[in-house]
Amino acid sequence: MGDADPNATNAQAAIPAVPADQMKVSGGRQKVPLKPGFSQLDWIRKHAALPMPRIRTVKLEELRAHQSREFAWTAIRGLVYDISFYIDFHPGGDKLMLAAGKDGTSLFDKYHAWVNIDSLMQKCVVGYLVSDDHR
Ligand code: HEM
Repeated sequence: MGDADPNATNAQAAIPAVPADQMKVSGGRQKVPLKPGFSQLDWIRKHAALPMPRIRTVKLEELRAHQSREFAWTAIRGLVYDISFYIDFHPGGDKLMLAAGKDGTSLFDKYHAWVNIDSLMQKCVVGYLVSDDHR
C-alpha cells in the first residue's frame, strides 16, 4: 500500500500530442484556424447584441452589387443576409465569399445543410429576395 502501481497507465502519456498543423480531421473537413476572439461562441455573443433588423425586399440587382468583403450579401432560401460581419468568424473561412452577391443556397447546403442559419444570422437579414421586375 502506498507504493505506486507499476502497471498503472498514465492516460496523458498514452495519448501523443499532435501539433495542430498536423491534425487530420475525419471526413476531409475544411475548417480554417480563426483569429483569437472570432470563435462561434464569440459570434453568438456579438450576434445577440445586434438590434433586430428592419426587413425589406431586395432585388436581384442589389444582391449582385454586394460582392466585396466589406459589403457582402448572400441569399439563402429566399432571405438575403449581410455576411460582412460574419466572415472572420466563419469556420470555413473565405469560402463564404464564394456566395457573395448571389444565391448561396446550394453552396450552403453542399457544405453544411445542418447549420441553423436562422439562429446564427437572424439579425443579419436584410430582406426577402425578389426579382428585378418586382414592384
Ligand atoms: C451565412 C452563411 C453561412 C453560415 C452562417 C455558415 C456557418 C458555418 C458554420 C457554423 C460552420 C461550422 C459547421 C460545423 O462545425 O459543423 C461552417 C463551416 C464551413 N462552412 Fe459555412 N456558413 C455559411 C456559408 C458557407 C458557404 C456559402 C460556404 C461555401 C461556399 C461555406 C463553407 C464552409 C466550409 C467549407 C466549412 C468547414 C466545413 C468543415 O470542414 O467542417 N459556408 N460554416
